[in-house]
Amino acid sequence: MDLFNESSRDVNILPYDGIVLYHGVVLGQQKEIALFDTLLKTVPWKSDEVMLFGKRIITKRKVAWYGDQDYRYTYSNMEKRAIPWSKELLVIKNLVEHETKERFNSCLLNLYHDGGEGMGWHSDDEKELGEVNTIASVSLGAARKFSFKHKKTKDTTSLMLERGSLLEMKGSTQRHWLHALPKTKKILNPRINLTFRTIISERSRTK
Ligand SMILES: O=C(O)CCC(=O)C(=O)O
Ligand SMILES: [Fe+2]
Repeated sequence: MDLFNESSRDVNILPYDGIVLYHGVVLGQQKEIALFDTLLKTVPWKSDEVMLFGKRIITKRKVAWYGDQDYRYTYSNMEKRAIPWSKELLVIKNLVEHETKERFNSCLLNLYHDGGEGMGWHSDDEKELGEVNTIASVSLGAARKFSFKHKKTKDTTSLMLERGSLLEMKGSTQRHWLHALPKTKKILNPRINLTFRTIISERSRTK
């Protein structure tokens, strides 16, 4: 029995005020390569539109948003609509739900063409998600560094998101911590990230 691997698997990488579990690589190499190629070719990738200091910015990073229903979702002050799950996404969703023992009804996909594209500090605490939520993040393609920064203490912690890996952010993580995918000149290959989320329905929304 490999005690180190067993015990290091579900360790919370945040020191306080939230739970972030790195499940490591959950997709075999062949599967990961096949899924990356298929998603790159078949997802209707579109540039993201974000509001930054009151200005509308069109990103080089591409996005797509999938879900159970025709969900509307506000992200960075822009309304998005979900498209129905594809076969490949349902395969990944089932795996993620099995690993995390959670259920998800939507997924935001991000395509970073190289290390020159990233995502700035933010937390995923929009009212459609709730402040206390679980987000499961699957990484395909190039391995990239991922960082957390506490909103008050400014403590930071980082880890590498390997190809085929799964990261779970849960509890009060989004309330207390920001996260970011820093840009880097060292990475020349593309990466696809999938964040599985649970959108709270209009009726069960509390605020
Ligand atoms: O690309 C990543 O690893 C993270 C993406 C992210 O934080 C988001 O979509 O909210
Ligand atoms: Fe995020």
